[in-house]
Amino acid sequence: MSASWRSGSSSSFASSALSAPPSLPPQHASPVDSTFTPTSAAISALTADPDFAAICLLTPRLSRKLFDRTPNEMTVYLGPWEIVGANPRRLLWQCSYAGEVLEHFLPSDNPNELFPHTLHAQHRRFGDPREMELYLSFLEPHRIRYTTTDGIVHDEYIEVKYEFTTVEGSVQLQSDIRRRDLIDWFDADVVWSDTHRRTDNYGSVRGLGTIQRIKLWRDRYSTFHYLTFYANHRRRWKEYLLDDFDTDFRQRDDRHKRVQLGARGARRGSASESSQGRGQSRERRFSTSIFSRSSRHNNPPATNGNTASSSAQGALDIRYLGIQFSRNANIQAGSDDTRFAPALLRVRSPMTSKTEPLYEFAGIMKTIILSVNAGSSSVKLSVYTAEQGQSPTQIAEAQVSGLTAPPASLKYERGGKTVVKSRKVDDQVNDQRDAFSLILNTLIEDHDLQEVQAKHDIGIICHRIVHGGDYTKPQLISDKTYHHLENLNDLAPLHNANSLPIVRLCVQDFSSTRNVACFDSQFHSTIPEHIRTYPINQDVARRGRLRKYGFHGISYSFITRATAEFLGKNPSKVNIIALHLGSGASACAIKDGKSWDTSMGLTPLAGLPGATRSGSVDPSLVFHYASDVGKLSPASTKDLHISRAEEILNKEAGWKALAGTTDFSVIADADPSSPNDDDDDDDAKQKRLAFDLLVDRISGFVGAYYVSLRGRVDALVFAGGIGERSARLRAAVVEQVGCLGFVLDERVNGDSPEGDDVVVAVGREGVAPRVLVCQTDEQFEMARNCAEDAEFW
Ligand SMILES: Nc1ncnc2c1ncn2[C@@H]1O[C@H](COP(=O)(O)OP(=O)(O)O)[C@@H](O)[C@H]1O
Ligand SMILES: CC(=O)OP(=O)(O)O
Ligand SMILES: [Mg+2]
Repeated sequence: MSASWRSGSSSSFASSALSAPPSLPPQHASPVDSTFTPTSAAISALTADPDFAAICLLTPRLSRKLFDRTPNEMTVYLGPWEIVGANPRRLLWQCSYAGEVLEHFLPSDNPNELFPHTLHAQHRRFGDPREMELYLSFLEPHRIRYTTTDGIVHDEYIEVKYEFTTVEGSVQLQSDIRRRDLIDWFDADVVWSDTHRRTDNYGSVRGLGTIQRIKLWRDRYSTFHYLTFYANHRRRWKEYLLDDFDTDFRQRDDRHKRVQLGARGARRGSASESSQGRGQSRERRFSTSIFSRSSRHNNPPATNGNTASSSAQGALDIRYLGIQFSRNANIQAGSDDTRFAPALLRVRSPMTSKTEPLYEFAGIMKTIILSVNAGSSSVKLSVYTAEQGQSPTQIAEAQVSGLTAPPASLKYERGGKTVVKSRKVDDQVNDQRDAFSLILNTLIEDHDLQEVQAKHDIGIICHRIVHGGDYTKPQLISDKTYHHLENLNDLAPLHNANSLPIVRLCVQDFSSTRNVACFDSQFHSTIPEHIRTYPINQDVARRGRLRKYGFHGISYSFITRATAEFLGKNPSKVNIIALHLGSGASACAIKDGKSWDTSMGLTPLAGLPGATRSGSVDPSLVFHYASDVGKLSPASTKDLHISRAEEILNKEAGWKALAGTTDFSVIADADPSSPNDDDDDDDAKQKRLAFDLLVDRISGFVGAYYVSLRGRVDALVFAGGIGERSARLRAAVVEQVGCLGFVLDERVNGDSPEGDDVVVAVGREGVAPRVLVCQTDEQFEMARNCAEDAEFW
């Protein structure tokens, strides 16, 4: 049977498609695109045109499924449609010949339950994304009855796929069968929510829906707007009423290509939240918006809408919906053609091509970030509220310190106020992981910390990982990165082993949270080759990845920015000698804002001595120490594979070995000039020795780095627990390096900085180079890194 043209104007069908522009070039008599359905397409519809009745085309190849039990393959042209009846509702297509009718039985009488499906533009990379609407399908089988004057030729459930000649026709049909006008669409790579992670545990993209064409509808009888997409992992359609999302407007930055809708009603099944009224929605976590109607469409939604709101299935079963848009290779950077690039977020109507945006995406992605800093003697944890791309705001901080100098104690502050001053927690805490769990429970149990009432309130946890090997930027933790980090344990067994159990706990227990690893070593990836190379066999070095890595980099990164700001210089122009002096201590030469050299090396053992670390010693010292130091330590476990030598130099040395304490304030505050008896005298001498030794080693690095930076040094910066709090140590160091031009102001140096000033000058005014104290904040630096990187949202 061959196709023929037929005048639609004589049709008795009340086709709304007749309003489409009257042009149907002859080439449309052939299939629009025969590559559309590689498998089992049934119907290709070249839609209605007022002058020529639309044609329905069943090409031999495409029609096979429909007619595979008939001897005759045929081409059928579809004409205008009308929707008739109830129970069942039918889409009635007029065909080319008198008596020829195609009936598409709609599976539901409720128009809102019908979801016409269009593929994502990526499915046809080189086509026009708008033209994807020409190909329409339904994801479940529908009954199709095809009747000619010979009677019923076909009556079966099949996968229905239409092909249209015009996008307008397709849009019209979709709108008619849903009784909601399709007003726009957005190609998204991933749609996720607080209950559906964007990636699975293996780092594969998963989410609620992937590679989706999200459609935006306006109810015909109200001004309600809906968003639909197919949740492909659940095999269900989702429809959300836009008004269930907050409507704060904020112009998004186009670069981010992501939006997050914050649900403003209560999450279903959550008793504590369902008691909150809508009026309180502004205070809610994730109170974000995405859609805002532009000025042409800003009439408020009708409150007397009929079925609209009730039909928005599952609107409140989530707290937020995140949408990550596709990059569209067809759009040139700087182009203002936003029609087909939802990623660019100012979306003009693809149908009308109006110059004014029909809808604009807007929204602030807000979340809670937890920053975990597991150091050698403490676990510090800070809580932030964060907006994507903005500096985070701290709302609470807690720390368990004294892990190497019991009793361990807990300190907790919320909103700048002390909640727990110093509580002994020895009975609950043995290691960094216990300390983390204790802090987390403290946060969750604090009812006044409203932002963190449960684990799922936390969007991102960033973990300080001391050794990051060759990583030069923070990493989202997937199974793959986690195993990679485990392998790095060999390079820094004593450090990474403290953080990884916390990471593991978070990955297991926080199903809706993204875990990010921030590395102490990443800041030092800029150290030049001649400085980072060890003079050993280079094949062995390469194979074993044996080189200087450097640590405390998160702190140095913070110090660099804070110092540059204090000095009023561009961060990429500052030269600093920075000292991070805590339980682990290091020095860093920062040239043009980048790490040039640092005192720690392959592991954090090299360089300065620390609370329990020797710092650099003659490497052959270990062979003289004892005969069995090369063997595994009794403390060695499956996770912590350390030799006795490593254990001695890392855990039994430093000022603990010299002065019997890991608390440097005891050493710095000891006064050797007033001993009470001989024992005290000895003790004081040992403390003095520890103090002098540290001052000497620090001064050595300052001198070396001063030369390495060719004397172009803007400031000497003290940071870390000791650097920030021990005026005595600062005075002694600056005195020893005074020949380089550093001069202290004794009066200012006496008041260790506390409070809001991140950087304070303790050097004499007017003297260059400056001497500064920086209250470094590794947790903030990590949170900032995560907040700014769209990848982690
Ligand atoms: N007032 C003080 N004077 C000297 N040292 C101090 C003072 N207060 C704290 N410290 C020392 O700071 C060190 C902890 O520094 P910090 O950077 O917080 O540690 P961590 O290495 O665990 O991150 C401890 O050795 C502690 O004794
Ligand atoms: C790298 C290092 O020594 O870290 P910390 O000072 O936190 O122990
Ligand atoms: Mg530290």
